Amino acid sequence: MDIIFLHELKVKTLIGIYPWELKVAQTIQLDLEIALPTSQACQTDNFEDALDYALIVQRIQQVLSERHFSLLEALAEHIAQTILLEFKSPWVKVSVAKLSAIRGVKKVGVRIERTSCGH
Ligand SMILES: Nc1nc2c(c(=O)[nH]1)N=C([C@H](O)[C@@H](O)CO)CN2
Repeated sequence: MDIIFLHELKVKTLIGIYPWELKVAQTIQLDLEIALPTSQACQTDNFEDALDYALIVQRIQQVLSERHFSLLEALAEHIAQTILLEFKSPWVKVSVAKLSAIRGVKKVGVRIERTSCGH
């Protein structure tokens, strides 16, 4: 399985269960592993055969600028489904963390794995 990884992508978004979190955007950190639908780009060296990781970053930034999620779990699920459906990836691992949300904890978050076939 060939994978594109994105580490420590930081995005400001509205996230959280408390009323103040509806108004104040917070920085979250995303780490993603995205299985590629084909390994063709490895052989051809053609950009047309590659999954453009810049487009993935743009799409994540767009989603997170438009939506408010209450839970990190729901945000992670939405990002995972977007990548599976729109970028035809067969498998994805998404980690989402809040930075300094809890006193004494550097990062707190969730990590999920999803496949396009649902198992
Ligand atoms: N399992 C979760 N627990 C909590 C979440 C969450 O998204 N998933 N969120 C909060 C609050 O929004 C908190 O992060 C505010 O600082 C609390 N617990």
